Amino acid sequence: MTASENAVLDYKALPKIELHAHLSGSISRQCLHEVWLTKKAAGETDLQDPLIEMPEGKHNYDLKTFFPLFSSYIYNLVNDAPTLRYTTLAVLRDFAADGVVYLELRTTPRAMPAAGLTEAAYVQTILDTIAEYEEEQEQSSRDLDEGRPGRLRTKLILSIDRRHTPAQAWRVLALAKQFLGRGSDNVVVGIDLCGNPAAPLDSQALSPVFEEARRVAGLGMTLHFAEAECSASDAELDLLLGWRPDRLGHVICVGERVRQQIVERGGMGLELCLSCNVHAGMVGGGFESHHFGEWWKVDEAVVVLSTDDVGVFGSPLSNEYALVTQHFGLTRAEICTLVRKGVDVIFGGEEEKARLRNILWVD
Ligand SMILES: CNc1ncnc2c1ncn2[C@@H]1O[C@H](COP(=O)(O)O)[C@@H](O)[C@H]1O
Repeated sequence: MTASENAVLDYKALPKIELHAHLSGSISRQCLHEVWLTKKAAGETDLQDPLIEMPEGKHNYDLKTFFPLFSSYIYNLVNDAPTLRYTTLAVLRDFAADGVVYLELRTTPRAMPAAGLTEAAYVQTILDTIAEYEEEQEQSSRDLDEGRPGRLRTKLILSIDRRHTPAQAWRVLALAKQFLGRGSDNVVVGIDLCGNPAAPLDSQALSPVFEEARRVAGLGMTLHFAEAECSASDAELDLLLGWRPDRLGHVICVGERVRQQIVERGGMGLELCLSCNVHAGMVGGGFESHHFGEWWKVDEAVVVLSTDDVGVFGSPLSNEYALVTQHFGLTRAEICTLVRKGVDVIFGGEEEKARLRNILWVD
C-alpha cells in the first residue's frame, strides 16, 4: 500500500513545522534548472544542466556522492546575490505550498568573492528575502481580505561546518550574534554543526566556539549527531552533549548509554529525517526499521519530523508524515500530537509558540 492510499488525513493541508532544512539542499531541481537556463543564456555558466546532473527521480545519493553535489555543483550555480534571492524565495514558496507554517531554515554563511558578496552580505541577502516573502504573503492576504492564520513564518539558523577552521567558525558565531539582536529583523535564532560526518571533528578548534555560543542569550543550538559510525565515537558524542545542545539532528548511531543520556536530559528535540536517512543508506532495513519507531513514543524527547534536503531526497514534509503513518501506524490524533509537541523545541520565541499552538490541529 502506498503512503497516500493509507492516508489518515490530508498531510499537505495539515499545518506543519520544519526545523531541519538546509537551504542549498532544499532548492528544487526545477528551480536550479531555471537558474541554469538564465545563466546559460547570458553566457555565465559552463555547468551541465541540473536536470542532467541530478535527474528528476534520482534520490539515492549516499554520503560519498551527496556532499560533492554542493561543493562541485550547486555552489557554482548559486553564486551571486540575485540567484541566492531567487532560489531562497523558491524554497520558501515550496515549503509554504506544502503546508509548512513555521520553518527554521539553516545555512552555512558563504562568501561569493567573484560576485563581491561577503559572508555577512550572504546572510543579509537571505534575511532580506525572508522579509520580502513575508511581505508578499501579507500583501496577498490583504488582497484576499482574510486573516490567513496559517501563513509561513521563517527563522534562520547559521551552520558551522565540521571542516571549518577556527577562524571560520568564530566568524559564523559573530554573524549569529550580529543578526540575533536586530529588533524586528531578528530572524537568526540558532547555530548548527553540520557537514560531512567523514570529516574528523577538530574538538580543540570548535569547542570554544560552541561553548561561547551556549552563553549567548536567546541563541538556540542544534547539532548533527551520530549521523554515521565514523562520527559516533563515545568521545565525539560526549563532547557534543557537553556543549549542551537544545536539539540533535539525525541521531542514528547511538548505543544504549548515549540514548539514556538523551532521555535523562529531558525535552531534547530530535530532528529525524526519514527519507534522507533511507535514500542515503544511512540506516539499514528501510523505513520500517528507522529509529523514529524507537523514539516517537518516548515522553522525555521531542521528535520533530524534518526533510533535511528536500531538493536532493525529493520527499516534502507532508510525505514524511504520510510515511510514518504508513510504516508505524500513527493515527490521525497521534500525528496531530506529534506536530504540536514540536512547538516546545522551536527557537523562535514565546510569541511564535503561542501563534503555532493556536493554528496547529488538535486532532
Ligand atoms: C545527510 N545530511 C546532512 N548531514 C550533514 N550536513 C548536511 C547534510 N545535508 C546538508 N548538509 C550541510 O549543508 C550544506 C548545504 O547547505 P547550505 O549551503 O549550508 O545552505 C552542505 O554543504 C552540508 O555541509
